[in-house]
Amino acid sequence: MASLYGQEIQTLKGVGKRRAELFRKLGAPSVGALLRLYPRAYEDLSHPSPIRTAPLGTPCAIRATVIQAPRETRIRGGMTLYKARADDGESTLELTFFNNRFVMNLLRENETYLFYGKVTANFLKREMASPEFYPAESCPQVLPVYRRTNGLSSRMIGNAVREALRLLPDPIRDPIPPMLRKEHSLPRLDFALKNIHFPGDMESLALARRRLIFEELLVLQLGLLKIGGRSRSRSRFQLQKDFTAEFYSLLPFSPTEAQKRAVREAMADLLGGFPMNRLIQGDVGSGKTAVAAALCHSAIRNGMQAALMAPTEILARQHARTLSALLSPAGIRVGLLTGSLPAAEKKKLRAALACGEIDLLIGTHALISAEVKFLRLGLVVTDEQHRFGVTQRAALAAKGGRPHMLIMSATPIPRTLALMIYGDLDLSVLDELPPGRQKTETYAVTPDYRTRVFSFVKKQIQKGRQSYIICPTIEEGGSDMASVTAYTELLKNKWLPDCRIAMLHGKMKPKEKEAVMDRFSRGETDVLVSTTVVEVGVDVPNATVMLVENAERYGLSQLHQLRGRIGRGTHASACILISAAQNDEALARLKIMCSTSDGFHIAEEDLKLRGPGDFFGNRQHGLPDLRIADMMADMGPLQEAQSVAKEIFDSDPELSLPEHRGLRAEVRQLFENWTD
Ligand SMILES: Nc1ncnc2c1ncn2[C@@H]1O[C@H](COP(=O)(O)OP(=O)(O)OP(=O)(O)O)[C@@H](O)[C@H]1O
Repeated sequence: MASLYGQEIQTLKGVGKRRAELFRKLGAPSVGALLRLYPRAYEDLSHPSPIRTAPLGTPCAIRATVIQAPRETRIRGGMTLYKARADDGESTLELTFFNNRFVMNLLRENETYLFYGKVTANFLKREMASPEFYPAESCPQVLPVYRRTNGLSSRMIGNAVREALRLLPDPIRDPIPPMLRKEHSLPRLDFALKNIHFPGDMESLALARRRLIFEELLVLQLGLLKIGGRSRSRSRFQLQKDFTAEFYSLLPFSPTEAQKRAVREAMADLLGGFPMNRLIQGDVGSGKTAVAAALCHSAIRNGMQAALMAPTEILARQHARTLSALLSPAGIRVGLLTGSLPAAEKKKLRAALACGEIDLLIGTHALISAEVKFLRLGLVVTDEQHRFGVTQRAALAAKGGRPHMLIMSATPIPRTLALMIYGDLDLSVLDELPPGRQKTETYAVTPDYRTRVFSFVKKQIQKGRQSYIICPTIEEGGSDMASVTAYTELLKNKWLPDCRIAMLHGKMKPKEKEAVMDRFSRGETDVLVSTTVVEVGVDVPNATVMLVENAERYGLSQLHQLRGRIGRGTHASACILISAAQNDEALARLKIMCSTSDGFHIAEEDLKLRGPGDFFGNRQHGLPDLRIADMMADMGPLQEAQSVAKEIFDSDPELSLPEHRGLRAEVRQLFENWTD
């Protein structure tokens, strides 16, 4: 099989230069990759309907004999129509084909065929337009339907796959070793490939699917184990002493029980001698930063360096500000590295880092650039890891010779899904909010309420509180979408003329953004009009209003993140979702937002509404695309594959034993095509 990945698609019979390009577009540059391009559905031809009772408007199969061979008719616009007629002994079916002169040779009078397509009917006749058809004797029972692209029909793909299947070596080198196949009752790869494309019957198809899903998940898990660097070798960065108590004395508040538990769990990893690989999950505002800070503090007090990678520059700055205020009294030196730092300062910072003069480096993905070198990096914290791919995390880890890894995520997802996405990880959950928080009320209103909303915002300002207003676009673009710039002008000149208004969006220079954010955090701005750049992690406890314009534009998890920017202090807060939308899905989302503030519950609802494909769009989870397994549906096989992957990895982490070479080729194949 591995050799077929090296064989270009163009070497297949019937695939010329132009078509090869189309196959490449579909993700099949090689014969091997084509065999892994599984059908997206199947047509069941095993139970043809009589013409008279065939369902209308949905595809069905009809077995009938041609009683009138195709005849050509020219119609307007240079189109040619081919009309034929078939009969099943009881009724007649009209057949039409457009611009397809080949049917003249393929459909013969008095021969019986299986036609597949949609039937339409009027009082006089029943008709099928452009059906697929196969000679009745040699017709398969189940036909594959492929995801197609312009110029490449499902049938053409099927034909190419048939050619590719002929090239399978005999005997085939199966990536799943025989013992493992036997243990899990899985068929061989050649059987699986033949039957996933051209199933003998439904049972063989099910068997083939089961094997390929298992294989895909096994390969994925092996890849993640390898990238994640989970290893049984001892850590070079075992902590000798726990400094948590000292850290707690630096905090301006008492940690919650949940925070203490998470710190304890992670600290046990750090003291235990093996590299930590832990995910901290906590709802918005649950205080994940303090947990990360506790661990960085102890690692540094044990003589190591730590790094914290944040998804946006705003957030990196905020972390730098908070952590430097917290940790510098303990003599810890904090550095901030972002893309916008002037070159000379970057250089200085890098030099200080390399000679150990900086203990904690905070930054954006600039941290993973090749020039950044640490003296003794022992702990890497990534914030909001969904936004970083697994590979970026691995790149940072590679800087330190397997440092401890801590990942913080505010998107609560079910444990099993977390395992799928992060591979083999330990999990700590912050299931408690800091004390004194007041419930945030959420209201969904139509734009007619805007004036009333502004008078509410005004009252909050009079009480000394601040507000966020989120607009979906930066500049006016002719649509009825609110834009940050136009909105800011209206607020200043008309709606809230006496208030201090500022705006924030992604097109502003980093320095400007920084200044705006700084003023807002210091309470020098009353209302911040912004795009969703404030979505993750921004922490200004004095802000009590989150007003979202065109709220229908956002997914549930995103609205929850936005709402998480308020209710972070001890004041009562309100989230106001303004939307004129009338469609059911948007209304359902707004209703859920008003009825619950539990992030775990919202994530579940989001999954239900959007489906896992969207919820875990590739960009969010940073995993390679799965070709056959389904994140939600295949939990059982996932766990099975995961435990097998662990066993294999423990005994042969490089997959270098002869029986694991096939798996190694598949891991390489899956992760090579994976653009993060
Ligand atoms: N135990 C605590 N007692 C009181 N306040 C706390 C406690 N822990 C954290 N906080 C405060 O709560 C706010 C939220 O904390 P933090 O920014 O760490 O949240 P988070 O979990 O990162 O949330 P998000 O995912 O929304 O960014 C901060 O202002 C922080 O100082």
